[in-house]
Amino acid sequence: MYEPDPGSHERDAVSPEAGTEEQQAERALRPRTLDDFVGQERVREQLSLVLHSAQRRGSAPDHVLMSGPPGLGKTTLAMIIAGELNAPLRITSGPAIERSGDLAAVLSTLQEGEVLFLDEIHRMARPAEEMLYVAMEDFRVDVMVGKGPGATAIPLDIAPFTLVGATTRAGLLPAPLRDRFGFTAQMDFYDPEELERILHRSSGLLDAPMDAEAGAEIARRSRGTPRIANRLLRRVRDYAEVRGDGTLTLDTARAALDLYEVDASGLDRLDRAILDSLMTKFRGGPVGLSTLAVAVGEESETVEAVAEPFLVRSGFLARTPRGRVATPLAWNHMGLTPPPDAAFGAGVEADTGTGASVTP
Ligand SMILES: Nc1ncnc2c1ncn2[C@@H]1O[C@H](COP(=O)(O)OP(=O)(O)OP(=O)(O)O)[C@@H](O)[C@H]1O
Ligand SMILES: [Mg+2]
Repeated sequence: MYEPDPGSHERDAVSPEAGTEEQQAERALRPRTLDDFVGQERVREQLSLVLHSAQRRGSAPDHVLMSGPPGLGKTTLAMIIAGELNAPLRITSGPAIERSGDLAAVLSTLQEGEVLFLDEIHRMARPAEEMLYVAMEDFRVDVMVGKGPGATAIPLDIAPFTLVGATTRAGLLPAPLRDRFGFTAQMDFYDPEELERILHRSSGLLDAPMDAEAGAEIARRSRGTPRIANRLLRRVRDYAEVRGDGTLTLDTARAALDLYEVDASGLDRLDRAILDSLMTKFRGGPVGLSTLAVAVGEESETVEAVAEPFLVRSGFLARTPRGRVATPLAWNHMGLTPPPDAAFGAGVEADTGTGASVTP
């Protein structure tokens, strides 16, 4: 039986975000070169061209924007870019830039050719955004001196640099900012075979021998996300060390992941509770979001923002104008038989991934 944990929507095992401790663990597993970076073939090839042609010309490459969901390798790629260029890397983030002065301080101290990584770029303060446009285009910042009507802008040249921006919400970037990036890398979820390769690489680095079946099993449960794959790998490794001989086998992988309630398709307790309610209490839907949320004892926002994106993306849940509907795949996955008149999401609206559309 699903019991919500009041006050905490932590979903340790399958959350795409990294906790503070996890960031430490991740550092050790980060690939350092483009060759070590698994998957995202198109992005890798395009990026490699951008970087190496700039190197040939002896100039700083175009600014690069990386967009995509959490845990897919944006920070990793930013570091690889600096590494491939053999350039120093400066790291800051949108929330750290509250005033344009914060940005001016960073920009005016960049060295020639330096890579500036601006994480969560969509969260930067508006006035700083405008300063950034000019810096990106003309390698110049206008420093404001004085206040009010007497204020003057003093132009200051800065060293040519390469901006690498990362965002999980490209849609929130103002068009003039987006347009100033010469190259946008759109990161996609990984397929299980790519995740397996990542897992084998990580198991080597962690000195935790893993057989092929275990790798495939962990990959299947990782929701297309390298961060989740590496996290599940560490959980299975812990299990294998304490309950086994340290080798990661299919059995240890299954036992460990069952213990952490990550099922064969990567669904966790909340995901399963939602599907279960939808099927057993509402005949598979359609049912409104808020009704469904009450049925599982969670806030609507949690259901919508935390659980639904993956359920929809993997085809377990459909969002229709009349409410949420369990798909045949979901009935099958939960081992339940749909009633003969089940709706099955007829007239399903295509999910645009914006999460903004239907919330009856
Ligand atoms: N293509 C890849 N090959 C190997 N490992 C990867 C790859 N992509 C990501 N990883 C691993 O996944 C973890 C998370 O990646 P990263 O921190 O780069 O994600 P992110 O996109 O920046 O996430 P966020 O949006 O939360 O900042 C890292 O530890 C990294 O080692
Ligand atoms: Mg990151």
